[in-house]
Amino acid sequence: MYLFVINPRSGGGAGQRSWLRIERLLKERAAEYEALHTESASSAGSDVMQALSGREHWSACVVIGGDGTIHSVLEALRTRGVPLGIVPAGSGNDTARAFGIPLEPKAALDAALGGIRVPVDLLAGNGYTLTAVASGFDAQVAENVNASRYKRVCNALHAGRLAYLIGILHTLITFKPCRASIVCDGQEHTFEDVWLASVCNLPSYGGGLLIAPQARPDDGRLDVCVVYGCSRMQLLRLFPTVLKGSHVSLPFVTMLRGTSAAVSFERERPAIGDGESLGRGALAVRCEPGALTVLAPRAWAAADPAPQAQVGAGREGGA
Ligand SMILES: Nc1ncnc2c1ncn2[C@@H]1O[C@H](COP(=O)(O)OP(=O)(O)OP(=O)(O)O)[C@@H](O)[C@H]1O
Repeated sequence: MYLFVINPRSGGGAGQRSWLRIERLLKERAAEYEALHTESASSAGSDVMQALSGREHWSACVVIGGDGTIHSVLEALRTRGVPLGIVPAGSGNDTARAFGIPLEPKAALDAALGGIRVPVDLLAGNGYTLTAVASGFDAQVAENVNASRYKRVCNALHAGRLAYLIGILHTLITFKPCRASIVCDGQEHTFEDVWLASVCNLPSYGGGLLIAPQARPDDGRLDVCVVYGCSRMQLLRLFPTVLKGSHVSLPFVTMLRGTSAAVSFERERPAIGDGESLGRGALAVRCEPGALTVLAPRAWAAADPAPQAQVGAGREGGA
């Protein structure tokens, strides 16, 4: 029996459109399933927990939505030991990208129903996160965009990405970097003028920004990317390099790797996990190895592991 969790709003309505397609396919295949349309991030966890309590054995819980929707069910799936399948229907879909899950609904359904089971790590701290816990500039962009009027206008014009572009420029003008301390596996690193500190389990977020290109979901470790001590113009020029992951060799970028990371900014900064708000306090994140099972296409396991990129590269702001 499969539980399908559908966020109709994800990807500006793509969740509902994908579900209509998937429902037809499930009926054609005479698959056994239950469908749960979730209303909000805050109630989804308990709704899924309740649905899962209805029977002892589930083959998988298949999420039709984006990274935020997946985030909302992680704790329930971890607690019940139910594998996660994904039919990507968000705007970013970085979780699906990391596991090579196709964007096309039928191919994604094939991976969910007939894929391999991959034990993957979760980031624990302020709940559970699968992609990355990001604090500082990028979390501020998300906060500014979500609170803005231009997001509503852009969404009405079907130009969601434009809202983020405006958000980046708006945040670039108003955001003030400050000192931050990052304790990774017990070792403290202090950086001046920190723009962002991202604790990553998967290589990308924000729709393919390769913030930690060397991150692997199944290596029992987390990767921290710190951007600090650069000008606004340098930060702006960093964005195209993040698309390829080549920012890791820039002198104002440091990568750390370990099993735990605590991030505290001198001034209060927002944080997001899988793109969802985690509030504004200090962050303590640890890697919980193999805490979740993800259903991935067979080809994913056969692919070469990500090359070991440089870690600990770059200049530190005086520990
Ligand atoms: N299970 C859920 N049910 C309903 N709404 C949810 C659920 N989980 C999160 N949400 C809300 O729906 C919004 C959109 O969902 P989601 O993040 O999955 O899609 P997206 O933002 O389009 O894609 P992505 O996160 O991949 O960029 C979230 O930001 C959150 O506010």
